[in-house]
Amino acid sequence: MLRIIPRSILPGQRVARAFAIRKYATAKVAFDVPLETHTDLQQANKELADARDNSSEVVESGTTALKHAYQENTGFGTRPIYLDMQATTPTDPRVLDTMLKFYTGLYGNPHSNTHSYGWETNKEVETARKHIADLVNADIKEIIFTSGATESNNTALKGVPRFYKKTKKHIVTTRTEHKCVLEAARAMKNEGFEVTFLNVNEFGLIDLKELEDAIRPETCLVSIMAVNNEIGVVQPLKEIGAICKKKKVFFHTDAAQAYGKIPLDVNDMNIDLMSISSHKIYGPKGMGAIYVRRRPRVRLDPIISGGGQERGLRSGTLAPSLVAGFGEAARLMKQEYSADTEHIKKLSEKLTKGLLAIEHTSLNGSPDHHYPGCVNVSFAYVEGESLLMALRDIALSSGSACTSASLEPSYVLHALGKDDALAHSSIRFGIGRFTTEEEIDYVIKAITERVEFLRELSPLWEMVKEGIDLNSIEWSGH
Ligand SMILES: Cc1ncc(COP(=O)(O)O)c(C=O)c1O
Ligand code: FES
Repeated sequence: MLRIIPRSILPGQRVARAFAIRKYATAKVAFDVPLETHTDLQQANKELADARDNSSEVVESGTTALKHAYQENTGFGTRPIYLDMQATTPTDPRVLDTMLKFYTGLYGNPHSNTHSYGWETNKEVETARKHIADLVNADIKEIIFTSGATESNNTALKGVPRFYKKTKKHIVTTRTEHKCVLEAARAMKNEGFEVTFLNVNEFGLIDLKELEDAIRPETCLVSIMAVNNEIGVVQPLKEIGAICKKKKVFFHTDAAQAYGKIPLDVNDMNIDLMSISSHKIYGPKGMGAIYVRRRPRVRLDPIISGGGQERGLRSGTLAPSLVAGFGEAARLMKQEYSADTEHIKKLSEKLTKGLLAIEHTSLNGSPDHHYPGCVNVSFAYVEGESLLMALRDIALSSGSACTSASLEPSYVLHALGKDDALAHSSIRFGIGRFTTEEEIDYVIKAITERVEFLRELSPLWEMVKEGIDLNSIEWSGH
């Protein structure tokens, strides 16, 4: 029966048509008979899924969700071990489970308040909001959904200063923020605001005294990230919050890499705004939130104008499947917190110990203020890019921005005072809920062997082994 469905129609239509065809085939009114209720659609979907699994034609086209979920080969060879958790995390299957019903029966617009389609979706949206708020001790009314931490950071960095611009035209942030904060701050500079970029010490930590001195009567916002995405350093949020409270300025933190992974309490830490991303906590991509304090109220100019959804702070119809997936991901972060933390810490310690056992390696960031799921190591006398090439069986990212077109080494490592060579030879390892001990064992062994191999090819390494101090050499040219 499936074979008579044209391939060009969309999956949703396919479901509807398959159902209609089956139900009304004898009456020969196949395509124009509407479905009665969404329960019918769900039933039809189930039947179609069952049929699909038995149909070689559809399996070949590779459209089933499960086929993608367990796909081993996406056309780029055998997939490597995934250790790039700061870039994104795999979707937890329980999250996907929560999301699926929004692509079938629960299709109502959550903002429709005149019928049950709207109410039933809205109920799910509010449940998700509660899970997200709970994790940081916020009120549900303080969570505004966005498309991700980039949008949340833009909302904070642009929205707050624009609202208070008549009297307050100064922003404080740091040099090691994510690009979206740095770029948003730069955009505000172009709008006539002043921005102070705080330095960090060799461990990546800000100096609290320097922060206090940087705040002026016309400062409206301090934006300091919670966990750094390159080196995993955790800033002293509670102390920063106390300073901001004392100085009466709003405190925004980019918690994309921290939310659900370290203890965060917006009240205890006096955080006024917080950016959160769903895809860093095993939720769907393209989804996030911004926490905006209500008491005392933080005012901001929305960066998106429209129908006034999300308390007028972020217009546009929500994507309920993404919202619900995000909510479930947050609920799971709370439920699994102890298990995740213990697991990640154990693997992180093993990996760090294994990598630092290689000579001339060093850990970047602060050993004492550190999220263990992000391990950044410099391998002296090895070019980072060559190492990444030699490690194609492991999905990693060099700490440097060299993956971008700029070919510049990491600005974060530079801010820590690392020289270009060391910044270029750094690699970030991201460990998460689904990383296994076997994977870590493999990675330690592979890196040890390949660093040794690459160093054997390096003339610098030869000189180091001969005891020549490389700093004493005057290089010509370059
Ligand atoms: C610290 C930090 N901020 C912001 C972002 C951007 O998040 P999103 O991908 O949700 O826009 C990321 C993700 O790379 C991040 O690591
Ligand atoms: S690590 Fe890529 S250019 Fe140095």
